[in-house]
Amino acid sequence: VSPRAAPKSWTIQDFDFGRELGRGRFGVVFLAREKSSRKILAIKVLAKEQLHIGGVIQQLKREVEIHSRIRHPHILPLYATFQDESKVYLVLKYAPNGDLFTRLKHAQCGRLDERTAARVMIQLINAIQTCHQHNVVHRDIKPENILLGNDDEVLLADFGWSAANVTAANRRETLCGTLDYLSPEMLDGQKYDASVDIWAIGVLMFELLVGKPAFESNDQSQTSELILNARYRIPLFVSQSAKDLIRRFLKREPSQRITLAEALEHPWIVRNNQERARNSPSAAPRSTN
Ligand SMILES: CC(=O)N[C@H]1CCN(c2c(Cl)cnc3[nH]c(-c4cn(C)nc4C)nc23)C1
Repeated sequence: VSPRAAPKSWTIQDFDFGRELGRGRFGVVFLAREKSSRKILAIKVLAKEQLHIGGVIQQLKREVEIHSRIRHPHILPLYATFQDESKVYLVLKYAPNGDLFTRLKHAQCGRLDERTAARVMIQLINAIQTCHQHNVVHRDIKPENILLGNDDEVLLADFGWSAANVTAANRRETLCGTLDYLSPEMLDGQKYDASVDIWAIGVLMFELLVGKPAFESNDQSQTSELILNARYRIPLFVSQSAKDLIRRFLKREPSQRITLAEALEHPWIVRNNQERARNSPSAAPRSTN
């Protein structure tokens, strides 16, 4: 067996760059094609000058180290990084079906049906569970950071790179990025742990089913007030089972929140993912008791 080749270090000459996919404070994400393999990719280009000014070099190094170590079917792979004198380049998988925020915006009445939402949720919960097993808190779960691959599989992007996060211009963004997904303890400036991701998953589930975030209001101080008091209203068209799970995610007290393992056992998740198995031809013949 040939010795493991040292990972090749890429340069921009190895790629043809295409359209801009998204842009943020620290850089831009381009569609790109690796010349020899003709593989389509997304390349996040970060300006060193901006990273330095933002004092986020160390954080970016840590996140890149973690992201390249975690492999999961529902986490967007980071294939490689390289740099030149002024830029850092992150070579990422290209998600052909865009992000969940755009998908939601264009969906019927801006929201998903419960089965589709449950299929998104189960993939996201599995991805976040893997992050937590690697002691990584994502910290920035929101529809903009959830990409869609072929046949709409979920690909979680932007690992808590709140520093290097990419938010395209037409995204919902307030002064410092949307507050909608911040947990009470983060807003309160208290120490926080992985359960901030469980809170954010609850806000996301609400948004998938309702079409807007749970604590949305027309000004940030009002949003903060609602979050700090965990005050939200779930519309009547949401099923009892879904309501129950949202309530278990959005507990003000972090230790009271449902765990990801328990969430995967919740009837709303199980029922909405079981149906698919039951209908698919490959489903095991049901035992007759
Ligand atoms: C948080 C974040 O990274 N946001 C965006 C920027 C581009 N980026 C992408 C990344 Cl990092 C990877 N793949 C993507 N695919 C797309 C996309 C595809 N369509 C049809 N439209 C879009 C947009 N975007 C990406 C995700």
